[in-house]
Amino acid sequence: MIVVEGKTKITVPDTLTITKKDEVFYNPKMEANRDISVCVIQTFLKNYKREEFLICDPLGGSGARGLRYANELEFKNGIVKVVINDINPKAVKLIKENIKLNNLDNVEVYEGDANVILSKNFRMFNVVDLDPFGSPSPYLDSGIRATITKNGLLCLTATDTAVLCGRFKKPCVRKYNAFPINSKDCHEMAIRILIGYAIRVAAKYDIGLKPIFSHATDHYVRTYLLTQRGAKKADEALEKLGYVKDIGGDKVIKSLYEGYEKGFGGPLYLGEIYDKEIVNEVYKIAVERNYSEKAKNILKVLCDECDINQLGCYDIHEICSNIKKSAPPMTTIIEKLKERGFKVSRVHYNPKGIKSDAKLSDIIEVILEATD
Ligand SMILES: C[S@@+](CC[C@H](N)C(=O)[O-])C[C@H]1O[C@@H](n2cnc3c(N)ncnc32)[C@H](O)[C@@H]1O
Repeated sequence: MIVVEGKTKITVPDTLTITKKDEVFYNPKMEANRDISVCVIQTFLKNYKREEFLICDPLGGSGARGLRYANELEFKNGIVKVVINDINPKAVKLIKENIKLNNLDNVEVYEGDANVILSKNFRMFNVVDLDPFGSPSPYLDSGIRATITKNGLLCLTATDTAVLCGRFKKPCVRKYNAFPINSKDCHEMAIRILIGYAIRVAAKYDIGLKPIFSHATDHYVRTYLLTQRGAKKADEALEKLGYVKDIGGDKVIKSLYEGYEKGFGGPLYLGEIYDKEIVNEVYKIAVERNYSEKAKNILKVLCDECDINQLGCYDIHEICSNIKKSAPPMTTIIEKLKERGFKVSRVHYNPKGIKSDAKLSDIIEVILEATD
């Protein structure tokens, strides 16, 4: 069967279970993820001066992601070239068919292990996009080595959110060398654990990583990390790591260099996980291209959310349950906080969550007033 995403046609297997058992993997629910990916990478091409912009999609599946990059990225001053790879021969066959279906001449296809193709291409790609089953950790070292060291982009998807969100502790230590946090905003903490781990892996190569865009949607988290060359940049990135303890929605923070203390989660990234300008531009591109409603909805909330630099969010239902009050409408809480001069936004990953520069005590005051 043929599906259409953005401007790209993709032949996918007629029957899909969305598990590893499928002949070739394609998940229609990830369309919004791919829409956003095209828009984030598009922001890089506006001021890019060289003639060739190289992208590697080493875990390609049906090729949906890489093909969309090859077909939909607009680059007036040069060409975008995409390398797509998969270990599954049936996937490689389908990717080749999909290249023909879209009349593309800017895609190369390979069959083999992702780590092999990445390792063979040292500092080659402007963008490396790791979109595996589960955790990207097994491909991180080679992914970082295959990315250019200055203003390269490492895109990471992790679908092992149960691990990152604290349902299972041991695999989180194994895959990310970090303790998870099982809080109401664990999806943001999951993004931060993933970024924190990537920063530690990159640091040994004297590369700093700076998050420019992140989101947690459905069963996955996704982040985009800019490469910055040099030991100083790597040190600066490490300085933004630390440990966090959640106490009923409030956060206690310790720096990486203070060391671990029992009951804390981490190491994880404590800095901003978005670049505001890029988030706004990504939204603009998604609207211009009329990409999926789901992508536009995520991006719309993110535009507000990234204006507030709060670690995690306040879960209004959790706070109400702690103070034994029934939860007032979210709109009432938001209005009342704004009336008091606080910044406030909904969060894209939790319908009961808000981000604000208000303290927990201010939020409680507003809830009490609204429930009087
Ligand atoms: C989640 S799917 C990729 C989905 C795809 N990026 C998309 O957006 O539709 C993961 C893919 O990785 C492939 N894969 C698994 N292990 C691999 C390895 N070691 N090297 C290369 N490909 C691998 C699988 O065959 C599968 O097609």
